[in-house]
Amino acid sequence: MASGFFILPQLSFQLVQGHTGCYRIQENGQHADQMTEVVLWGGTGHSRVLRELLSHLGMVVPAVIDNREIEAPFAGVETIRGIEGLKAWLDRRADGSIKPSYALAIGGGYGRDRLAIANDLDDLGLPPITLVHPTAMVASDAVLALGSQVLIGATVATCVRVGRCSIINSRASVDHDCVIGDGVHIGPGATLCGQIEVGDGVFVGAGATVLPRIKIGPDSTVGAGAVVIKDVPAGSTVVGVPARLQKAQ
Ligand SMILES: CC(=O)SCCNC(=O)CCNC(=O)[C@H](O)C(C)(C)COP(=O)(O)OP(=O)(O)OC[C@H]1O[C@@H](n2cnc3c(N)ncnc32)[C@H](O)[C@@H]1OP(=O)(O)O
Repeated sequence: MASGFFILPQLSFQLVQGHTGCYRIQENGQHADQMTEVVLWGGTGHSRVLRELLSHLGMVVPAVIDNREIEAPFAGVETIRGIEGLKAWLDRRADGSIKPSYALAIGGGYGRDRLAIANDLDDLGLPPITLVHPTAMVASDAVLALGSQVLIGATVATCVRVGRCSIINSRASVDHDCVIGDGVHIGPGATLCGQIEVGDGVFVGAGATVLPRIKIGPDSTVGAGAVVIKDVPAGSTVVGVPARLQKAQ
């Protein structure tokens, strides 16, 4: 293992800014015992990933919320329709003073949706949870903003900043000094070399590689398997090796 990295023990993601030897979570981290219940927004594939992670961390999912009519994803877990359904469910809870935390189970290129829903849930007073899988490696000086997720086997290197509600998916690697915006999704197995800037709402597809110092403009998409060798304009889609514009803004 490279020096300066460590495998995170369970629950270490709760450690707050400035704690020696631990990566930092922006703003105020919540303490584990305040966060044993986590509602999931989104009831498809990503919710199964997060529920497995949360159960691994000793946390329970009392409810799954989705804007669409969906089949209940988990036996014994309440399925709720939309923000109004969530408000009614919160009102019905026996102890309304204790709010569950939330995690956003929305993957793909829907980063702007994640941010909009996060704003709604923040307004309801639900705290976002920042999740790091115990097998992920996060440098001691990396900063993870609230509601971000670093999933199984992913690496976040020194001096990286990961924005709010961004996902570093399974086995993705984000190398030194990268700045990842809000509502970003770095797909499974993608490799970001050093000093890359990724704008808000970007989706980097599975297995893509981005060369050092590239800037990826906001709301753009990098196709699965692409090798990005020059800057990507905002709102565009690039695919292939080397990556070329598939869709301009
Ligand atoms: C755990 C998880 O699953 S997380 C989710 C991970 N998901 C991903 O990584 C998916 C990433 N998405 C992609 O790569 C998509 O193909 C996109 C976003 C780049 C393009 O999607 P769409 O706009 O729907 O493109 P569409 O499928 O219509 O293809 C349009 C053209 O681009 C080509 N194309 C699409 N994707 C790629 C790609 N990744 N690399 C090279 N060419 C591609 C198609 O072959 C097609 O070419 P043609 O016009 O010559 O036939």
